[in-house]
Amino acid sequence: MKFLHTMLRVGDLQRAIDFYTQVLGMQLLRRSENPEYKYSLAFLGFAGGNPGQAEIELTWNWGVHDYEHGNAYGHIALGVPDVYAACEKIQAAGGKVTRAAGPVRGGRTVIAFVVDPDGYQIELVERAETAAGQN
Ligand SMILES: C[C@@H](O)C(=O)SC[C@H](NC(=O)CC[C@H](N)C(=O)O)C(=O)NCC(=O)O
Ligand code: NI
Repeated sequence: MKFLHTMLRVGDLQRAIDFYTQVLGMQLLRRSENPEYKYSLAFLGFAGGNPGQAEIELTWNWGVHDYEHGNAYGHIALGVPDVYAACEKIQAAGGKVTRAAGPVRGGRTVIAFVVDPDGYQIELVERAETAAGQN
């Protein structure tokens, strides 16, 4: 079995695509429309997406512009070689850091959290092997 994607429902598909591409640096891999069931999809990821990398599937239900996340959703994690530098780059691109870079509480791994336009938290985890050309 292989991990393919995580699906997030968003209130504005282009706003979300702009965030994941322009702020987080993902590629827009493909889009589709389903007029019968009135929704649109956008798949985004790094390095071409599946099968080598998992993807994010953004779902927009036509006419629906916001969702309640409740208290269940946690985060999606992205590996980066330098969390401090990634936070600076994200902030410079207009992104919001909700937990500053630093060692995880009670541990040593450097993490940070940013939030997407729909309020989904995204964790940045420092992993040397994710440096350019190594993923
Ligand atoms: C392409 C594949 O990865 C999908 O996830 S599409 C699956 C399809 N999605 C939707 O219908 C999205 C809109 C829906 N209103 C929602 O908000 O989830 C799906 O779930 N189909 C159900 C089925 O039984 O086919
Ligand atoms: Ni799906």
